Amino acid sequence: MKTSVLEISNATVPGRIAGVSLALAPGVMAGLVGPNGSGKSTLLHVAAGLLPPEPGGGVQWNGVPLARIPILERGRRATWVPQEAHFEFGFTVRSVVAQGRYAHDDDGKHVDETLARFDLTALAHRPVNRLSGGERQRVLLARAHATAAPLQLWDEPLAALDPRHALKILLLGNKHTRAGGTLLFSLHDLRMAYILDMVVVMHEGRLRAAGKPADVLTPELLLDVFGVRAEITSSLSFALP
Ligand SMILES: Nc1ncnc2c1ncn2[C@@H]1O[C@H](COP(=O)(O)OP(=O)(O)OP(=O)(O)O)[C@@H](O)[C@H]1O
Repeated sequence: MKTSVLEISNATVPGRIAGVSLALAPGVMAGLVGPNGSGKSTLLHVAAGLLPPEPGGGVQWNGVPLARIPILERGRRATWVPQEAHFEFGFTVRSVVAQGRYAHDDDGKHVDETLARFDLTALAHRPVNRLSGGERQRVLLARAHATAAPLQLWDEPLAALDPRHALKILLLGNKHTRAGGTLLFSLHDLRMAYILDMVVVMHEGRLRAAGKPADVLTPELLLDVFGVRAEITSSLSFALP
């Protein structure tokens, strides 16, 4: 059996999440869903090593406890994208994306290619605090992409994006995981969650279910967790031209 890229065991952060255990294998694109306040952001913080769980719980990356992984090595293995793309300072778009290479001796690799991939080349010299919300979100995702870290943890990456950019980000996530990387990202669009390899459902700070979307997102669970009645209908679908 393959070692989990990410293994969270019995993680508790008082008042936020309780006794959460989760394992993600290499090559998996997983969606983290749950109502507002159910603990998705908290779980992503814990997974990224930004918030320690209470004693008795732990996080491992590739079978190694986080406490034993030096900080720069952490930066090479995993990256986290915050929910809110807010910048205090007016660094240029290019310099923020280049920060993604910090744990690689600031080697500048992938930066121009990443700017192009995220449609940011024309904005490369613009201060990040003078961008639209969706543009700022793309800058943070581009910085995460530039790290080339195998474990990508994104908090609501699609929330501010237009349909074309949202689709591009999903396709990049798919490419990353097909190449053996792992992606865990939170989202509110349950229809989108159906196309992923795995879905993880949080409810009131606890992990309610994890597995294949069709097995997990049953009408009973959707009613119980989200308070919505689900119905399968035909709907609009998009593809890049
Ligand atoms: N910094 C904090 N300090 C204390 N409690 C917090 C903090 N941030 C969030 N919480 C609480 O922890 C719980 C989980 O919040 P979290 O942000 O993880 O939820 P979420 O599922 O990401 O929500 P949303 O969908 O609204 O982004 C909520 O009850 C929230 O009020």
